[in-house]
Amino acid sequence: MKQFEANFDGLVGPTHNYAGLSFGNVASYSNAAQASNPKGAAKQGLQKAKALADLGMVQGVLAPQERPDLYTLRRIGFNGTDAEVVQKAAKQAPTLLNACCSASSMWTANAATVSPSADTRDGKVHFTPANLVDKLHRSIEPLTTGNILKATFNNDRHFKHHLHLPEHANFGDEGAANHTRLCSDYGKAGVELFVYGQSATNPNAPKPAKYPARQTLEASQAVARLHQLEDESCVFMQQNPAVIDQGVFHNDVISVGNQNVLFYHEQAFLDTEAKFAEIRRKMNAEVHFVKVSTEQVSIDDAVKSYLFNTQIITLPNGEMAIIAPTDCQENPAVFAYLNELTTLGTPIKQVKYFDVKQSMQNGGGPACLRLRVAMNEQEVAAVNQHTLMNDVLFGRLNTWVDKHYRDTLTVADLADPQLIIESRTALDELTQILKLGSVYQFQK
Ligand SMILES: NCCC[C@H](NC(=O)CCC(=O)O)C(=O)O
Repeated sequence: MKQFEANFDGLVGPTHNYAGLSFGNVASYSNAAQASNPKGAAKQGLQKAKALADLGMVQGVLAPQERPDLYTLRRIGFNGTDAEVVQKAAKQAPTLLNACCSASSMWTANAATVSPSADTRDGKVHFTPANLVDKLHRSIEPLTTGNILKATFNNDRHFKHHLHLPEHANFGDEGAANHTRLCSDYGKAGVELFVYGQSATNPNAPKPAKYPARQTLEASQAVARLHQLEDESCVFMQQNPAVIDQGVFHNDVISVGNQNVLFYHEQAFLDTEAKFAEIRRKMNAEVHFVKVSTEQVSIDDAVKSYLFNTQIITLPNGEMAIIAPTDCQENPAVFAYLNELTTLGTPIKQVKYFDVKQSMQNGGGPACLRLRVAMNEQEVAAVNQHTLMNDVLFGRLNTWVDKHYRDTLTVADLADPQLIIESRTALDELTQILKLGSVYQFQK
């Protein structure tokens, strides 16, 4: 049976904006209060997704969330009509309104952790939405994320959907951004590498001093239990707290893997050699650890260019390609490194650049924009086919964006009650295009 690794990219929502909500995420902070371009952002995302489909990859899309989130605003005491709720929040607590308007669900690497059927004891593909408790604006995503995942992977025989972990800092979970699956072949049992920022229950364990560690060891262990993974196929590895303090807020800002390749910065982890030995032993197959030294690329350049927030994909001809943001071309050290990388004799043979600047300005590169789901042919056939990218869907989604999205949006515009209507109208139509049923609160 054929095996694939599908990418499900998050559609950028109509309220995409720069509100500076993510402490520890350098781009989010430094671009706070700039005007955004929701239409441009959505189109950049669609271009990347379509290009991967055109390369012969299985490519899907995940619907965005309903924003402004009127339900959260009402839950915290703002009342009246929808327009009054938004206007009262804008006046009394603008930062709460901003949190309830973020289009952050576009970064589907944080939507969930996914374990393919080859790794799980019951032979199903398991999904656990990330609780994202570290950031208020993201902590309101998981329930709707669960609805969208169930409507996209809507077959109980093949797909098992779990509830997100308890909403407590001890279980801080950021999903696939801190999870890498290494394998010799997508359809064969692999090693699931969970990278965490800190151990919540061990006060003496190393942790960052300045910025939050968003992922805990306890959360990663809970996901591994839920997904019915064997101990012998899991590795838990700690991120280097010193790089978290330099803006590496998720592991996918400092390392990325695909099949038997782990591409990483030498400062990414703690206890690197011992953990790599454990990976080698558990893989029982050749692993290429492609190391980038500080001399080649500094942490600062890695964070600015998102060299490691690239997607490594296996093309239908078996060669690997890196999908990189154009920001990597603009950084001399990183561009020189990538030009050299394809000549080093590793499985990575080409680099393709995409302009995803609207997302980058909020700290999300190509890898943040996608959730990977390794599946066999039967599982791909069991996916909601209306969410899979092709010429027709690409055309429909572009038309839909043109019809509903604004060219420019500022934080002040979030108080505009018209945005509620625009956003709901767009999402209602989207659920019909993708045949998702009712996934949003406003549709219930
Ligand atoms: N995986 C990439 C996630 C980026 C995301 N940025 C944000 O939420 C920025 C939102 C803002 O500042 O408007 C985050 O930090 O979780």
